[in-house]
Amino acid sequence: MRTAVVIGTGLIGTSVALALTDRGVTVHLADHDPDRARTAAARGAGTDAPPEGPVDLCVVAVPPAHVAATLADAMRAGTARGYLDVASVKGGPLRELQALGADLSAYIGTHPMSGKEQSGPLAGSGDLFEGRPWVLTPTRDTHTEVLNLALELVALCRAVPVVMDADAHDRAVALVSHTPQLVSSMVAARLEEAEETAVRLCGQGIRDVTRIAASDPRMWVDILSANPGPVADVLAALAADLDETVSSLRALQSADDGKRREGVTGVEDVLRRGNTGRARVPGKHGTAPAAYETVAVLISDQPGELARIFADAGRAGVNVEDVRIEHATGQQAGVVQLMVAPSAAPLLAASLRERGWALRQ
Ligand SMILES: NC(=O)C1=CN([C@@H]2O[C@H](COP(=O)(O)OP(=O)(O)OC[C@H]3O[C@@H](n4cnc5c(N)ncnc54)[C@H](O)[C@@H]3O)[C@@H](O)[C@H]2O)C=CC1
Ligand SMILES: O=C(O)C(=O)Cc1ccc(O)cc1
Repeated sequence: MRTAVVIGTGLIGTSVALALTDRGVTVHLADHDPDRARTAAARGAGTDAPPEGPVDLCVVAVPPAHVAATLADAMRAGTARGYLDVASVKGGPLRELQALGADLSAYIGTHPMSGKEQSGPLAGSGDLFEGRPWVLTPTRDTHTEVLNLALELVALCRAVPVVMDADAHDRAVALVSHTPQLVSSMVAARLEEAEETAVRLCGQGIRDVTRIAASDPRMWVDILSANPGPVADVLAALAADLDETVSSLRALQSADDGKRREGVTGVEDVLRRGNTGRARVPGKHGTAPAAYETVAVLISDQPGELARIFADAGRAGVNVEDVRIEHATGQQAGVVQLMVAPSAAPLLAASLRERGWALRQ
């Protein structure tokens, strides 16, 4: 692929354009808000001048409700050899495109399973998709050349291609992305009117659970409006678990021993099922869940501390597989959790201690 057009230069469009430009593809940027295309161009994502002739690939990265019309317009203008979108839902845009009478052989629906709670061109980054799944939903009509262009795009973004049927994709993302967004928002909404004294106690658990509650509501209304049935199905199952857990907790308040035992069993059941589900969440790069060991190091909130700790881990010859940072409320300090292969943990701990770091058990 030598040339591409990216329509919609927000978080995802700009990230795709940055990755492609970085790998030598000439990228033309377009957005219905020209300021956004200009901002993406200023970040080195390509040029906001239109191409002189048809390009190899047209990437549509606009909100789901506008995907089909934007694709149909681009196809009518003869923009490219192949067309794809990156919307978070796949069944709706495909059916709308069909209804618009578009040539489906030149199109493939795709969805990078990677994002952020921020939107807009300033939030984009060329490494956003590295090691993450990128779903491709070819239909029987999709031309092989177009599938190959999409596979090339995924490879250039260093993502991992996953081929799925559009409706199966929508059911899957209802479970792993759309329902978690709503649940995160609902937990965070409990804080809206909470006492300041309670909010000050927020620790890492609630930070993890509410991270995506900071997402753009307009974008999510668009996504949920395009996938309401599958999301409602998952939420209904969750509501049944909620009802049962409420009953178990009420039973725990009872004076009756038998009822309290039932309550314990109910609460334990949901927590254990949670352990089982969590153990199925894939590790980095979509591999089997990794059993890393954590080395927790105390750091002070000073410039260069993180760089120093990574450099010291490197000197010990240990590969840091993942990292988490816990900030201590109201203190200029925190804990860095370095996740490493179990065989490397004792070496890393000893080496960091030797270099003066304080480790937390
Ligand atoms: N935000 C996320 O984490 C992820 C989003 N997606 C999908 O990527 C697509 C883009 O999302 P973001 O980049 O997050 O949104 P964004 O809000 O950062 O960017 C969307 C851009 O599209 C432009 N736009 C809107 N309507 C347009 C139209 N008719 N013609 C041209 N430009 C138009 C907007 O001006 C904006 O710059 C959506 O379909 C979304 O479902 C996919 C994976 C992750
Ligand atoms: O950051 C996360 O945890 C996400 O799950 C982000 C995300 C949001 C929307 C998508 O369509 C895909 C991924």
